[in-house]
Amino acid sequence: MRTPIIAGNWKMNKNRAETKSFIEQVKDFSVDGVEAVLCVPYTDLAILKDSLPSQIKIGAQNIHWADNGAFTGEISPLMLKELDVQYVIIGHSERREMFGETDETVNKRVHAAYKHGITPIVCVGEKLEEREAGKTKEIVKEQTEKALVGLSSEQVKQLVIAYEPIWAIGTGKSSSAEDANEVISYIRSVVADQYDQQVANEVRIQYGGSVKPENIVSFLAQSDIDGALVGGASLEPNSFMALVKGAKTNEQ
Ligand SMILES: O=C[C@H](O)COP(=O)(O)O
Repeated sequence: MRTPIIAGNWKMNKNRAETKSFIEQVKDFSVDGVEAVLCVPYTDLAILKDSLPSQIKIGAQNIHWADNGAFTGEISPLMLKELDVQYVIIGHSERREMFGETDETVNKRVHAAYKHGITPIVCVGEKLEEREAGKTKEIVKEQTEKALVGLSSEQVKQLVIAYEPIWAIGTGKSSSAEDANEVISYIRSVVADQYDQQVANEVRIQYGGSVKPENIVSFLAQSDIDGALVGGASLEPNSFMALVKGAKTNEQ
């Protein structure tokens, strides 16, 4: 049984006052049987460490592979650990497209996260033109295989993969639940080929791309979708709480 996981990705949004206000509104919220995570800008992590209720876990949006050194603008795993970060998004399409992230650097960051006991949320997904050219499976296979290079079976069992078709991010055009499930089930088969079926059965795979309280239930109702990585709809407390509750609805 895979526990559903809803991760909010605030991207580059919310100042300190807005973050404190959000926390104030979710402080009494809890749902059993669903993991809830907030992946916030670095400048908000200390606020979450000091005041986020423990039933919501703290996530970051990137991690460097070195413990420290001359890497201007990067963030060390040790720095994240100090702030009680338990999850980190790695290889988001915005980082791949705008900041030169490659499959190789994704893999290095994944290893660094595990070295320090932080669980990676590895993003994979195709661009619109790749989908239209029928290359979706080829793209997600390559991204998944390369992200996992050198990981043990136990590490992969703990991993979270987020399938995010790039054309569905922030556009209001979500994939259909059935299409997302087909790709996610394919990603699971890629993990089974690279490791084995037991590992593939345990790895959690989220869908991301215009997920909202109105459609979360339909995604989670699918056989292979274990949660969601949510951008815009995670920025508002009531919406975030509704997403987590929606994942629970499906679990029952
Ligand atoms: O990390 C989250 C995804 O990029 C999805 O963003 P979105 O929910 O705003 O479409």
